[in-house]
Amino acid sequence: MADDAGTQLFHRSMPFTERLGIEVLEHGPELVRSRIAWDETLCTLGGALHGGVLMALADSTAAVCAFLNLPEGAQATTTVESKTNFLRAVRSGHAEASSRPLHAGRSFIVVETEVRDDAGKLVAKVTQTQAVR
Ligand SMILES: CC(C)(COP(=O)(O)OP(=O)(O)OC[C@H]1O[C@@H](n2cnc3c(N)ncnc32)[C@H](O)[C@@H]1OP(=O)(O)O)[C@@H](O)C(=O)NCCC(=O)NCCSC(=O)Cc1ccccc1
Repeated sequence: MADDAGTQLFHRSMPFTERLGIEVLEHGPELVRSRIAWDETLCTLGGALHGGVLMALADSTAAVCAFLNLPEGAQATTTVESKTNFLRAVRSGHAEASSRPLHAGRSFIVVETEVRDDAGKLVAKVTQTQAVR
């Protein structure tokens, strides 16, 4: 089910996500879920969703997760490190990202994101570090 408030939050704070057609399914400090529909204009040669699209999906979802875990007095985060394993190609349907906080500190927030296909198979695993600002 769509989370309209979450989708508006994504599109307002990260206009790139509206351009890509990212839709939010759920947002809260413990879990943020979003997805993107496969589209041939988002693919690399051979019809697989481009790795950069999967990274953008994961980064945006993790950014909101980090934002919802900001310590008192902080206003924003910015990604300073991101590691991705691409484990399976997405050639139809959707890619769905689930972001969870691994560590929420005063200086850094680390978020882990799993990207899965419509069959629930793991497509990518992303771990990123966000600096608290
Ligand atoms: C194929 C492989 C690389 C290796 O597979 P393994 O690790 O050895 O795992 P496993 O053997 O378990 O097979 C798993 C599934 O894969 C399938 N399969 C296996 N071998 C082949 C084969 N030779 N040919 C075809 N398919 C093959 C196999 O049928 C199986 O599916 P099934 O269970 O039968 O339904 C896999 O990890 C993969 O597709 N990763 C995603 C890559 C991707 O989409 N990257 C993004 C786009 S690139 C980009 O945009 C650049 C960029 C990046 C970043 C930023 C900017 C630009």
